[in-house]
Amino acid sequence: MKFPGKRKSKHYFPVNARDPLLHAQVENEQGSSWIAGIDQTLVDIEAKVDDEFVHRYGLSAGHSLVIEDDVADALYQELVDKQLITDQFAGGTIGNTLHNYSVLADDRSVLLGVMCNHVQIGSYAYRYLCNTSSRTDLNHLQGVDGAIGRCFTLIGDNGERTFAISPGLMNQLRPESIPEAVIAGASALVLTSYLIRCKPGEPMPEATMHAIHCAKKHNVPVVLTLGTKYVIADDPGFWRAFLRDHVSIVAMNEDEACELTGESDPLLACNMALDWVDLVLCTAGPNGLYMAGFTEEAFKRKTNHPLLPGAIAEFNQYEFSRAMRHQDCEQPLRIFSHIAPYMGGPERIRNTNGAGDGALAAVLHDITANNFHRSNVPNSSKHARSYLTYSSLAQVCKYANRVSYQVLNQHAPRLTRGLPEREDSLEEAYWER
Ligand SMILES: Nc1ncnc2c1ncn2[C@@H]1O[C@H](COP(=O)(O)OP(=O)(O)OP(=O)(O)O)[C@@H](O)[C@H]1O
Ligand SMILES: O=c1[nH]cnc2c1ncn2[C@@H]1O[C@H](CO)[C@@H](O)[C@H]1O
Repeated sequence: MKFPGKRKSKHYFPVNARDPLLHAQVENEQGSSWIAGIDQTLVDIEAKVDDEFVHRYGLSAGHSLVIEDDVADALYQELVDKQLITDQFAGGTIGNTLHNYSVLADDRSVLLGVMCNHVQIGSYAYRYLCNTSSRTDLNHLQGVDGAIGRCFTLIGDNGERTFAISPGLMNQLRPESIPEAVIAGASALVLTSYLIRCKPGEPMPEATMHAIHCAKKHNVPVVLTLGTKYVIADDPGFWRAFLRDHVSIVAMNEDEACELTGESDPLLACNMALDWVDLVLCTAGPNGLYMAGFTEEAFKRKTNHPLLPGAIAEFNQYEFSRAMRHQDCEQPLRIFSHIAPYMGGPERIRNTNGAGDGALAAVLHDITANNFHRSNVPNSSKHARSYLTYSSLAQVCKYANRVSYQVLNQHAPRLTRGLPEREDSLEEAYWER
């Protein structure tokens, strides 16, 4: 495990207390921390198109819609004929998140989903496997006799992206292919609202619910990322109840947050989401990102950043506190934080595909680092209470924001490498430039 954020290694492990038992434990604990996730295995086929193209295929801008095979074939053929395809890479919102987590943490994530039993060199399944971090454990994928999904990622003139999903067999994941032990030992189970969007009879929703059942049984936080605003707009009431009943951490952008809560102000939307979940990540494009969570009233920590105005006055007052699950607080206090885009954002943004997934990967890294540290240094004062994050809310925001920048800067949702080494101290990059 590589640690997140600004701290040097001495902050993670005591450097003076040379307890041999402790050191033995550190070595044995290799591979003891991971995150698990379920995704619809699919490859992104990215192309630049105009609005007319989007309409002609019955798509709607900004949406992620499932299309029939004949439509997919015609669409693909037109992209090929007109040489509109700019990139093809492994995708899927959870696949991206797990890959990015593994790259950042240099540690294990476990992907659950389907994969072709017979993979031909050069096929989409082959590309998927080749473009996934070697730290992402693919040993628990369920074999299928047929194709994985394709996600036509159509980038319009204004940079807006529209997804057309040709599902193949991506929704054929069965409940019995969910290994309970993998979820029981995970620091988090990561899911997307897309998993519930299936044709009647497809087993994916049932597999997802089974995984949630396992996570709850073992007190593993369930993380849900909200797909697109249209998925939520279809039935906001369903998603609110889903969050309340099953989810501990929600990740969304401000549009999804608005559909979910009816609040267009991300801060108020975050605050409402805290009625249902323990921790909220809300990205807001050029306005940066917000996080909201709970901490123990008696152990709140005041920020030394300027206090921010907003719909909740001085909302960032306690952003130096570490987040806790609501159930673990005796007297829960709501805490909020906001950060503007790192360095004002990259000079040129081709599209923002995957920037939010990147931010979530950073949050997961911080949470898993906390578990890793707890299992290695259980007596540390850092674990006097059951914290969810290793770092303060403000620090997690900083890290998430930095990772989004990296994704935007490389114009692809999957990180090709971790953050630059000289930024191991994230602080330096912030203050010295
Ligand atoms: N135009 C921009 N300028 C500067 N930073 C940006 C811009 N757009 C996005 N970002 C950065 O990327 C982060 C995530 O962006 P955004 O809210 O667009 O994610 P998203 O819509 O969830 O993306 P996806 O669903 O594709 O993963 C923001 O919090 C911000 O840090
Ligand atoms: O229906 C879907 N299921 C799973 N992932 C999807 C779906 N639609 C789009 N994406 C994925 O979202 C990522 C950007 O956040 C893209 O890489 C795309 O593959």
